[in-house]
Formats: sequence, structure tokens, C-alpha cells
Amino acid sequence: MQPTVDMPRAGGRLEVRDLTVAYGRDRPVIRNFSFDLPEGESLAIVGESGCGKSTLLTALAGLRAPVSGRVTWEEGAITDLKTSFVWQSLALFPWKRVRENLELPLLLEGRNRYDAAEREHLVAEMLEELGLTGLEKRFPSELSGGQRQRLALGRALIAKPEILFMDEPFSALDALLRERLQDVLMSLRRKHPVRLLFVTHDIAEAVFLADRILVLGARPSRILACLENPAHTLADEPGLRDRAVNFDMIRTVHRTLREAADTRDGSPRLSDVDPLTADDLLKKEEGAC
Ligand SMILES: Nc1ncnc2c1ncn2[C@@H]1O[C@H](COP(=O)(O)OP(=O)(O)OP(=O)(O)O)[C@@H](O)[C@H]1O
Repeated sequence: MQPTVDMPRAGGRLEVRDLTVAYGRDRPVIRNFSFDLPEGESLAIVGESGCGKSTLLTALAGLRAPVSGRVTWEEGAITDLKTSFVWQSLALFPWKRVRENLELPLLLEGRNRYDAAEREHLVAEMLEELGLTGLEKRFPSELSGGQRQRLALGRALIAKPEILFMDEPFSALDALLRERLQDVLMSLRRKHPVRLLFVTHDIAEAVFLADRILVLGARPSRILACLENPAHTLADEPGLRDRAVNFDMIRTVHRTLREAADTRDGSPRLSDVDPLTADDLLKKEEGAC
């Protein structure tokens, strides 16, 4: 797929071949996964609880060695790439103020990489982008949930990583705040090109943020589909969330998950009882208060 979105892009092709990952001597959580992620594309991983999304993400990030198979980044080993992480827990340093949390990745870049004036400038710029100017002396515990999430995003992006891994970064937030954070992330990406590889339970979030969506099934864990996302090519256009292409893609992902669950459970076919079309969904949205 040729992306038409005017979004700076980072990174070459990712190839995953026959990847098998296990915890200790337990039965493998994921077995023989193979898929490709074309140059520069971002990936969302979705699927029901326990299907191995986080396990796969940690293997892609090089944090868990596979039992067999390989993960190949065209640019080199994952350890040669500049990566960053946002976990569900956010992992902010509670004893450090907002400013210090943001500055830390710049300090860790190496003693001479950024001098004090540059660090000050970059932190001030990021605070502005995050809408956190004026809160720099607070501790994370003195921020709202949404402000903490923004701080975690800013800390992950301030040193300009090539790849940002995220595991359910916005899951603790209500739907509207989630959307606002997704917008902040898209805006930061325009300034700091970064490739996203992330796990989410929110299919709308996957469709809004990713070029490609890897849909996993459970029991046994398997790849149900690796879907190109035509909605994401319009990511810079206003009102994308209300467009039919967006609803269509959300529906396709839902259907893929439901059909897999139907086949497995032998229970009533959920995929047969959802008569909603993209138009119905649009009408529902318009009528929502
Ligand atoms: N550290 C661990 N040791 C042993 N088993 C683990 C460990 N972490 C996860 N598992 C098991 O691996 C399987 C997949 O877990 P994983 O967290 O990857 O799934 P997930 O799809 O991300 O789940 P969720 O959506 O609930 O977060 C589960 O059966 C889980 O119990």
C-alpha cells in the first residue's frame, strides 16, 4: 500500500518468520507467527485477552528472546535502533518532577549529546507540545490521568526514537480523553517522525493510529489477519473518525475477531446478528448526545 498521508515516516521493512515465544518451559504462547510490515508502516496488534499480544510486542522489541524463528528489522538488529516504550503502567519516576522526567532520556543519550541549554530548549518545546507548560515543577502524583499519559508520551518521544512500542498506553482513560491523547500522539509524530508498534483493545484506536492491523485469535494463539488500513492514509484529514472508511475498517476488524470466536466456540454466531452498516454507525454517531 502506498501511503498518501503527509506524515514523516521512519524505518525500513520488518519481517517476522516462524516466531515461537514461550515463558520458561511452558507451552509456547505464540507459535510459528509470520508476517511482514512494509517500510515505515505502523502496526497495531489487537485480539482477545490472553492471545499473546503483549508477548509478541516484547519479542518484536527484543525484550524477550524467541524459542525459534526470527524478527528482522531491515535497518539492523533491534539493539542498533533507537527505541522507546510506553507501558500501561506509564513507569514515570514518581520522585522526579515533570521537568526531570522529560529531561531524563536526553541525559541518558550520553554525557555530551545535549548540553544544558539544548536540554532546556527541548524540554520547554515538549512541554508546550504536550500542553503541560506551567506544570513542570509538579510530581506525577500531582497530575491528572490524562496529563500523566501525555507526560509519558513526551518522555518516550523527546529523544526522537525511530520506533515507539506501546502496550495499551491509553487504556485507563475515558473514551474522549483517549481520543484527545491519540490526537496529541499524531501531532507529536508529525514533528518527531516515529514508527508505532502497539497493543490495544480499542479497535477504533488501532484504526486511527496504524497503517496495518494484526488481528490475533486465541486458543490457540494465531494470526487471523494482517489488514491494510485504508482509513489511516487519511489520518491528517479533519473528521476522519466520522468517515465511512473509518467505520468500515473498524467493522472489518470486529468481524474478523467475531468469526474466529464463532468458529472456536460453536456458540451463537455473533457475526450473523450484527446488521449494522457504516451508514447505520454514522447515524448512531450523529444521534449520540
Ligand atoms: N511472565 C509470564 N510468565 C508466564 N506466562 C505468562 C507471562 N506473561 C504472560 N503469560 C501468559 O501468556 C499468555 C499471553 O499473555 P499476553 O499478556 O501476551 O496476552 P495479551 O493478549 O497481551 O493479554 P491481555 O489482552 O489480557 O493483556 C497468557 O496465557 C498469559 O497467562
